[in-house]
Amino acid sequence: MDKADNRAHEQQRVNYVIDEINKKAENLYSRETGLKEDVIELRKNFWEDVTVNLDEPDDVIETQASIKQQAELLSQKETIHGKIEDELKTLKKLKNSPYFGRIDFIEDSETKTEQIYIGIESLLDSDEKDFLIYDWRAPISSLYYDYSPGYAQYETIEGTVMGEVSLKRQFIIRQGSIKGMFDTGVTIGDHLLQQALGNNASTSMKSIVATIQKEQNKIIRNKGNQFLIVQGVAGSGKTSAALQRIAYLMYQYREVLNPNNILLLSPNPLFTSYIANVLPELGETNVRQTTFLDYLKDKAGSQMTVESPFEQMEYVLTGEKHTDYLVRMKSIDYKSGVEFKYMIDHFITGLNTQGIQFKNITFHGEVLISNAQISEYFYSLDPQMGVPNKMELVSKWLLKKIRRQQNIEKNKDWVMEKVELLDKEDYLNAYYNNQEEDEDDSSLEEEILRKVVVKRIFASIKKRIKQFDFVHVLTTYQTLFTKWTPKDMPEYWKEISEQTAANLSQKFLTWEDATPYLYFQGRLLGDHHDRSVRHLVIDEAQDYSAFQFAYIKHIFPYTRMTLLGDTNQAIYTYATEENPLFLEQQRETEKVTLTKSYRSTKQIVDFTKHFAPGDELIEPFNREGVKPELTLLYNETDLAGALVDSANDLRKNGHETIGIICKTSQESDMIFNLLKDKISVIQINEETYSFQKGLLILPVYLAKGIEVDAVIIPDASDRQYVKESDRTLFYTACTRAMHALVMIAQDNPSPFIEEAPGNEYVKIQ
Ligand SMILES: Nc1ncnc2c1ncn2[C@@H]1O[C@H](COP(=O)(O)OP(=O)(O)OP(=O)(O)O)[C@@H](O)[C@H]1O
Repeated sequence: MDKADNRAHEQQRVNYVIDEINKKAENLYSRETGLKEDVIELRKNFWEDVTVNLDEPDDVIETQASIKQQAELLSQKETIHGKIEDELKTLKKLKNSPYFGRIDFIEDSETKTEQIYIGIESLLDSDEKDFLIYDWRAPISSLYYDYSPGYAQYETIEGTVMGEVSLKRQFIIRQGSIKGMFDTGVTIGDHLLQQALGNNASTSMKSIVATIQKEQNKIIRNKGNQFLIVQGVAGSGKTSAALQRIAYLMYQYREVLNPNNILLLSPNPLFTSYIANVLPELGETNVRQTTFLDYLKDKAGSQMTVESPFEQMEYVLTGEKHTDYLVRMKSIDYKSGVEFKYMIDHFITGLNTQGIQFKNITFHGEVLISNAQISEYFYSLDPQMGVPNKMELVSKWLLKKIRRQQNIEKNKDWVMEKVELLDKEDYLNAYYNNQEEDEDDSSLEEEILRKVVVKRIFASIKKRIKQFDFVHVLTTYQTLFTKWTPKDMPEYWKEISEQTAANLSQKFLTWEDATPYLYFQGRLLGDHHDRSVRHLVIDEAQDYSAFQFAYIKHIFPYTRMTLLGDTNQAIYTYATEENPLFLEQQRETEKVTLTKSYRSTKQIVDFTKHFAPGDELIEPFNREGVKPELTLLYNETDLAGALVDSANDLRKNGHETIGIICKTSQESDMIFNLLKDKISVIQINEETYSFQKGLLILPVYLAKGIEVDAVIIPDASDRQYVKESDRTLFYTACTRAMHALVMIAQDNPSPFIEEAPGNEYVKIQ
């Protein structure tokens, strides 16, 4: 068959598959219409089909059962309806582009070559026998990502299947028609990749399913170890691979995993919205997603203020003039390491014999149980038992006392006053509950209602006791810094202690204190391990301190984890050798390295790799562009003009999303004020929840993980990026660019730029 025949033949198959999709969709539509009518009917007649009778307690029970039955029927129909809707959505996607790949494979033990067409979802023919499309996550589909024509094998639950791939073909199908078709050799679609990467930056990340590379596939399909650590250079597809991996896990373990069992920790809210479309694009529901900050805030409770990592960063970069700067830096350094965790452990051991601060339990303004009583009871318990176990016993002891008090209060006058305020429903419920519990048939109604009142009033006290709210966690933690003397005192401990105690008395947790405090709280009151999280995916893992990572391991002891990051982009000062990504291969840990950078043009990668902080290999994907540009200014007043000119030039060259990436938010404010009356700009801050096209101004720590068509560095001088600790910031900022990088510097450029040979960039004076 020649090329044209081949294409016509493939188009015929596409048409046939689309016919089948249409038939399936029609079938589903008619089922959906029937169901919709049923649901409307059920909702309309809900109350008619329910027997409502509230005269006697028995009738109440019957009425409730009848409502429950009717509601269950409705919910069943609604669930089926929802599933059909999802299937229809998928069929709509398949109709537009049924598949993107084909491989011809002949198994060693077979004589017939199978044609495997690969798309975002499986599709069976109308007899439900043969696969017209294989899901990209099916075991056989891995052949497509892992092999070029020739010998190949793939794993199934039954074992390894070996054979030969005789053809590997890629398609671009849009609106049901083949727009491109390539037979490929070693790597998947340089063609397709070139096309995908050459486009403008998008406001939301795209799925890379059609062009997953072999080494990325290794991450996506990884099984076996508890920890998968991915070190990948900037733009190597870590985030993309992480999302594809989530989709893969959801498919592979669909019987046992639901979207709530996977938690994705991302660097900031902007990033969360940036990646929000990928899973739905693949026909999957989004999984649980949060930032580590929000996770900690949630645990710390609303009475505490938690500093964000960005605020900490801003302080580190701009706070040098503060008198407490040095102490704070020492504090950040110490509290980020696991040594501090050992110190807390040691402190807690001491608390087993003395020192825990308790609260009084009060009722109507009077102390019911004093803190001294609680303390006495706590310390009378066996010290061998461990603090959280003893807290459990204290809680039980307190609840018993409260129940006793409840009985005493029940007969007091104030209760009767409240009884009179109860409404009709309470009366009915009181009676009904009493019947159900079969507690005291002969009780007088007043007795029952009194019980209701005291039970309700004491409910909040009991709830607080169950949550161990009788312990002064914060005050106890504070004594670590005010009354306790550690065995191994770190440098500046006295000053660190004073600074910490002052913050804690304001109920303020600095970023470096937030995790240690919550670790302490968990060790004191017991950690509620979140067993519902079966897989945890951490993006930008290089930005977690050793303490934070140890804490994550502590609260998710049984969870499998995928950690992705780039040591070159470790922008926080505490990212030391103890960072999880620096860990040497350990038991239960597999490390995968990605060295190829897909985001930026060859020119940008070749330039930036000269000042990359680490010595990892960085290979550019072969996509041509223009050389980075360095504009030198000799007059400060020219900056606004230079920025406007650069932005306009970049726009003229077709770039839609241009990021003016600053070192700090202070610089970002300054540039925004400089430009806001001259050109239309969007300033992005910590509270920005969605990404949009245009001319954006943002600090580098908010640009983490995202990409733009062109980057402008407004101050690439040796005043702004000079210290070794600035290197990761500068590298991260430059590597956000897909197609163009423009640096502007007053007087002298940053020494990092000068590490690149002069022929790698264009200097404009
Ligand atoms: N296999 C692929 N096919 C198509 N595009 C890809 C592939 N791998 C990566 N890309 C593209 O490269 C760009 C960078 O990918 P991604 O953001 O996942 O990288 P990253 O390693 O997380 O980057 P960084 O650490 O710099 O934030 C994205 O535009 C992504 O779509």
